[in-house]
Amino acid sequence: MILEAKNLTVTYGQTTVLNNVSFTVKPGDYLNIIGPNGSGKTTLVKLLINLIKPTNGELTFGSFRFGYLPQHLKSAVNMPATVYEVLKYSNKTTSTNKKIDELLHQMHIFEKKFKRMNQLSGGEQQRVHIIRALLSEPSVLVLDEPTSALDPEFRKLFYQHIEDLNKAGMTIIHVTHDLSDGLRHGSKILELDQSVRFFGTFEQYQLLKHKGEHKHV
Ligand SMILES: Nc1ncnc2c1ncn2[C@@H]1O[C@H](COP(=O)(O)OP(=O)(O)OP(=O)(O)O)[C@@H](O)[C@H]1O
Repeated sequence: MILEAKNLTVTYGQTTVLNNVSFTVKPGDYLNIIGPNGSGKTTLVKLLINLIKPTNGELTFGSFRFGYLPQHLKSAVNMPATVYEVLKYSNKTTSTNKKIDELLHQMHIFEKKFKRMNQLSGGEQQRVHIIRALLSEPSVLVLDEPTSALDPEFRKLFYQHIEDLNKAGMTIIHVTHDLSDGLRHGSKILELDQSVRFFGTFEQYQLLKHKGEHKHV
């Protein structure tokens, strides 16, 4: 088991942001977390990466290495380090030059390898951060809408890469507004609106959507 969430509740003052949320993530799962603005998706991610504690409920983790790609990546406006330096020296694990070059090629950014981060566009910086998260070789990758600054071509490239990693065994937890991003068939869906509106497979979700109903399965 990668993680088990039991009756997670988060309240800020009088406001309940997450209410009795339960679900499990198994090794190799691709879980899409969906829901409208303000439904508690990012709050749930904060629980998963241990940034906050639940007001009530329990979150149990297996011993897996978590990687995380946030919605808004830190601005690199004043970062004088080069792309290569960021990738080579800012990871806990030592990345080989071969692996770095491979990912730079895959993300079509190899020609920027020795450019300073502050000379790159927002989308290029985001691709460097994506490569950095992949180099840490996590068993579980948590993605909080990380492609906001990417154009459609690189969005596609990114999700192809994530799908390949999932096929190779990496567990993916993906927060998204748009189910057309990333893996749909074969994935699991957790739909939130403070509480769980739906938890099950994409195929079950489609079936219920067609029937015009939602339920926890
Ligand atoms: N630190 C906080 N203090 C008080 N309220 C908060 C705090 N963080 C989040 N909230 C509130 O909790 C609710 C859920 O926020 P959250 O960011 O989890 O939603 P979301 O589903 O990720 O939304 P979006 O799709 O807009 O990113 C919102 O109404 C937000 O205003």
